[in-house]
Amino acid sequence: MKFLLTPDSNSYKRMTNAELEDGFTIPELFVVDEITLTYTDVDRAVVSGVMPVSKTIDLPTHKELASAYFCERREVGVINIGDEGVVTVDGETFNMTNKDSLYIGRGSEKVSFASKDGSTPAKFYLVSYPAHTAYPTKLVAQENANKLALGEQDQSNKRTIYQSLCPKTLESCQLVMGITEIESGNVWNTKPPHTHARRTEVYMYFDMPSHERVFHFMGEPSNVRAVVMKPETAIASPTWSIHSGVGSTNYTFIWAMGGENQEFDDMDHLTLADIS
Ligand SMILES: O=C(O)C(=O)C[C@H](O)C(=O)CO
Ligand SMILES: [Zn+2]
Repeated sequence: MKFLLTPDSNSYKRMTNAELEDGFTIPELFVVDEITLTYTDVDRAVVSGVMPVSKTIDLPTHKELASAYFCERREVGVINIGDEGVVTVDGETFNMTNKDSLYIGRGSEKVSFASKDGSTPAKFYLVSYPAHTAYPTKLVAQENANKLALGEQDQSNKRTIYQSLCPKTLESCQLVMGITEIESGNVWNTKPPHTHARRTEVYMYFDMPSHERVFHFMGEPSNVRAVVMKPETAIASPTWSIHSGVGSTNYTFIWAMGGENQEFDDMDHLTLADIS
């Protein structure tokens, strides 16, 4: 388990680009036949990538969780960004194709991940938060997510938000998670930007060629900094930080939130005039 201790809202203003990357990003999520785990201090989110190629991989517990098994007091959101795979939760199997989501409830003792075909592996992206009660484990296929079409072609921000693990599709303690697909010929996410002091958020960018980048803007609205994001890397947004990006091409990203409430629309909206 790695640890991400995010810098505070004053320190980030004086940091070099490398220090910002170290302080806010998770640079390596998917490693062949491994599970990577990063424990963050943004609402105690644990961010993980699982890429099974030649074997089934279990979700392990860790000293920091002080629990007999990972989900003893935690819930987990899983989205598959690779080829077909299978998640097994206490003996029940869930087949997950690309961009399907799975909610795993508190109390699930044994969780494991496998690819259908290791030559075209599944890539499971996980975000977990502490949970106060047990809600049922549930699979939500991408077509069953709540869809929001946002943006305009002439603003370069045409995109579809898939709210897959959210109060409209299931019950969870604090996790709200989904996918945003930027349409071809568009590059901006979360434009205009926002903050939400009631929740923290983690973005994970993917579905773009390895040489392309997303320039992710973070920080207080009056002190915005850019972090250059490679595909399949994640960045944490503390409560005080905007989170918005522009790509060198179109791309997809997964957003996941935890905190005081689960209301997606509870945002403090900004205009670009507020940003400097
Ligand atoms: O493109 C967008 O707009 C988003 O995807 C916004 C995120 O879902 C978000 O930041 C929710 O708080
Ligand atoms: Zn947000």
